[in-house]
Amino acid sequence: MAANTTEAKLDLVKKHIKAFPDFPIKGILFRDICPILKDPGALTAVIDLFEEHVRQTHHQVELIAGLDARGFLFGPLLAQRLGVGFVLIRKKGKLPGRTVSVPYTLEYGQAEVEMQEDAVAPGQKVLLIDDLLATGGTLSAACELLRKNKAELLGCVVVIEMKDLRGSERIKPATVFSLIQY
Ligand SMILES: O=P(O)(O)OC[C@H]1O[C@H](OP(=O)(O)OP(=O)(O)O)[C@H](O)[C@@H]1O
Ligand SMILES: Nc1ncnc2[nH]cnc12
Repeated sequence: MAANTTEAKLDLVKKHIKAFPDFPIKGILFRDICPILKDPGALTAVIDLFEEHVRQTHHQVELIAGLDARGFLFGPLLAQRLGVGFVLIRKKGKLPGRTVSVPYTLEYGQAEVEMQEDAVAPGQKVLLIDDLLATGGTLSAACELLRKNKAELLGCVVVIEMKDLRGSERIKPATVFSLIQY
């Protein structure tokens, strides 16, 4: 049966997040969103909850930018729901044409995010989306990328926020909305 209250939707989402100790390296408790994707009701609940937040808080949104790779799983669904476009922020070396990039560190490594130079128009109102906020390295690099591209960043949305790692501090002044907190 479809979940129809906010509480029921959050409960359904939480039930579809699995924890894997010591992945990808020892000491990391990996929060896996794959079970959400496998369950149409849980996936719909995620998009419903994001949609509700964006319509209330960022109704002026013009574009959703998603983070490689798991932000790509939720971003286009939300963008379609809101009737706006979706653009990719990829790990370096995957996008053709002229690009802009920013290096960063994350909970278990380092990388560089990149987007096409013309992906966002100057002043365009953009919302960032990813599956999870841990140290905030990934999202803060994405915020920097959008600043470099002269976008207006409205905020970030994630399914999961790992509160202890204080990622929300790192991405300030950008704000984050999360569905589930650990
Ligand atoms: O807040 P942070 O410490 O930066 O960590 C969060 C990021 O880490 C994971 O991505 P990962 O780089 O593992 O890439 P993937 O989605 O391609 O697996 C996750 O999907 C976030 O993008
Ligand atoms: N603990 C974690 N679980 C899943 N993805 C992550 N990305 C960074 N830290 C993570």
